[in-house]
Amino acid sequence: MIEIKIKKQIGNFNLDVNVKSQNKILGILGESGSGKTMILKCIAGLIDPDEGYIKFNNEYYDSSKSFSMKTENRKVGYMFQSYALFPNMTAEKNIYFVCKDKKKTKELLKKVGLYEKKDLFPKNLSGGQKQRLAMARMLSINPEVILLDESFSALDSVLRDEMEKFIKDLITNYDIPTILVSHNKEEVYRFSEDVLVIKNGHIEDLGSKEEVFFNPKNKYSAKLVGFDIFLSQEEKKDFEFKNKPGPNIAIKSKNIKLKEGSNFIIESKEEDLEGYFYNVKNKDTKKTFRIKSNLDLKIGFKINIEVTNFVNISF
Ligand SMILES: Nc1ncnc2c1ncn2[C@@H]1O[C@H](COP(=O)(O)OP(=O)(O)OP(=O)(O)O)[C@@H](O)[C@H]1O
Repeated sequence: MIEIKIKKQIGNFNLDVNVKSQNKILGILGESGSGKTMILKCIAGLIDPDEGYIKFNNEYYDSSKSFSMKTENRKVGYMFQSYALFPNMTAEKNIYFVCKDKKKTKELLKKVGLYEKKDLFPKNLSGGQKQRLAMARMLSINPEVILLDESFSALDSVLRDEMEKFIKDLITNYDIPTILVSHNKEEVYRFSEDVLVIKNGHIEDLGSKEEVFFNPKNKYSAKLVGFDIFLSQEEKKDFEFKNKPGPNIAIKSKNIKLKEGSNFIIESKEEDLEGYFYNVKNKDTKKTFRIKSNLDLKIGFKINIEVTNFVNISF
């Protein structure tokens, strides 16, 4: 269980969140500057909240306790994108320096598959090995909570998938509440159980990952989880639907079918790896829409658009 109730004003930015997640892994999504890192920094004690508390499992932190506790005394495992390993220490020393426990250092090196590399310095480890070392060092303090801030962004996509799985298994195995911040929605979906969406320091959406990804509450949230076409009551005119839509809807491009017809005209097109982006104009309203399709159609071609799946949202 993760509970975060904090308020913090820095300059003009006002963070005010009240989150309860029954699960162990919470993903945070939000556009750049929305306050994701600030939440993690408040938990880690790098920023002092103005008011509030945090609760992980049965550990209850409030302003009079953990918020006033020195950062180095908190049991928070914070993994930065850069891993922040000590460059002048071997892999083994990186862990031992933090936990001062030889047996635990050995155990963790084995656990993350780095025992053979224990005498190497971080500069001689690969990206994935560095990340596993950072993870082992983080676990060596017996953290009450783990914070992953864009922790997989520096890895190539193959290694990223492998490390995500490795770290998720480890976290599940150690049973530690974890908060993941990432710009990558697929990563948030794969990793998290619950998802928080924040905008400008405030909650926009919160729920299980299925709720947020498949039934987002609003346009902001829908955009972040991959919906890219938004139609109001008026704009829906001339689109064809498999089921009856509500007044405002969000659609993913992949859930649109272009077919012969005369309601829309293709005005321009761009090609990318997965297909084409078309700007299509409604013949009556003259409104244009950007539609993705893998059909190769000519500019000036007249079409109809069928929506095979959508969600009703408010905007
Ligand atoms: N020390 C500070 N003084 C003034 N404003 C700050 C300070 N630290 C952060 N902010 C502002 O608070 C807001 C939230 O910052 P934060 O780093 O949490 O965003 P973020 O969602 O993590 O963004 P990104 O995805 O780009 O990393 C930003 O508008 C930022 O400029």
